[in-house]
Amino acid sequence: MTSGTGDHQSRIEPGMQTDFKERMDYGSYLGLDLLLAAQKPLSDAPDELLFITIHQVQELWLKLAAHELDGAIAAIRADELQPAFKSLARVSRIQAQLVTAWDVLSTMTPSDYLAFRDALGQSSGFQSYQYRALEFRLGAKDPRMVAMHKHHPEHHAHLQELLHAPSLYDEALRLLARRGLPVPAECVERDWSQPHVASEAVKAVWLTIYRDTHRYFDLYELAEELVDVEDQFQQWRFRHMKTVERIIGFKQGTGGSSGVKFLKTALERSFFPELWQLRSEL
Ligand code: HEM
Ligand SMILES: N[C@@H](CC(=O)c1ccccc1NC=O)C(=O)O
Repeated sequence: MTSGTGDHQSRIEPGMQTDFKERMDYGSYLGLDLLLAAQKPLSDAPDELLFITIHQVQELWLKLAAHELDGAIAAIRADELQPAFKSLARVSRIQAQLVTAWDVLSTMTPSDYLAFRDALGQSSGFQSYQYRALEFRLGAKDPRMVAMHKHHPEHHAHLQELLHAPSLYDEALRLLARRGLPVPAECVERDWSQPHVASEAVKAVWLTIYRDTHRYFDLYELAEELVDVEDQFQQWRFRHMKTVERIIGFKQGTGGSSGVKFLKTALERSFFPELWQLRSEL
């Protein structure tokens, strides 16, 4: 092996490690053998590898987003807004990655997909427990979506735990109450397994903040970061719905739903409704 100095061809420098035996190396640190052995197409269709890869990449990002959101929720609960801002900003950048991933998948045509769709059986995105856990953290609680995971006790228990815990928005509202703003008592202590119901009183509190941003700057910043997260989430839902329409039209989904029609209804749901409503009143 030639050394780096004076050799324009070689990219090896004198201090570079080239013998990894006995040492921690790149592949073992990252668990690459496991990671790269996990793409197992069931058919010979050339695009099945793309389909699996996109899902796995999305699930990896979902894992990191969940970790960051847990950090943000804990930080808000502890009245530490700076770390919460940092985590939430990261979450929306992760979501931007999730949104652009659809560009790659939408290169798959209907016939490319139909070549392996039957192999998927009844599996569907409904079974993505990480996606559901993210929705629960953001406050979109639905016990029926927990039941779907009853055959996976670990996932079921985790979703059950998140269902009964305050969401990111619940923690934000409790923070506003601690700051002396007139948040209704039922937003501060309630059965967290129910979704938050939009109220005029909560909208009025956010309006107070948006009308005097100097006085409430950190709460205003928190609100805008929440809006960023919901905005990105809706963009993901929209790209999913449009990609699905482009690939399977209005066919029924493998998970038993009406497909695109069902996915469109999700676009009407809001995690932080008052933050969107208040904008018409400023
Ligand atoms: C060819 C590509 C895809 C098609 C045709 C498709 C189709 C569908 C359909 C029809 C549904 C409704 C449930 C059903 O009845 O099956 C659904 C749900 C879902 N899909 Fe996909 N999907 C695709 C790609 C993806 C990707 C890449 C992800 C990312 C992980 C994903 C995640 C989800 C999730 C999380 C749901 C549940 C949504 C909810 O409950 O609101 N899908 N998908
Ligand atoms: N619901 C899709 C199938 C599907 O997309 C899917 C199947 C197995 C694993 C992940 C999937 N992706 C998300 O919905 C369909 O109806 O074609």
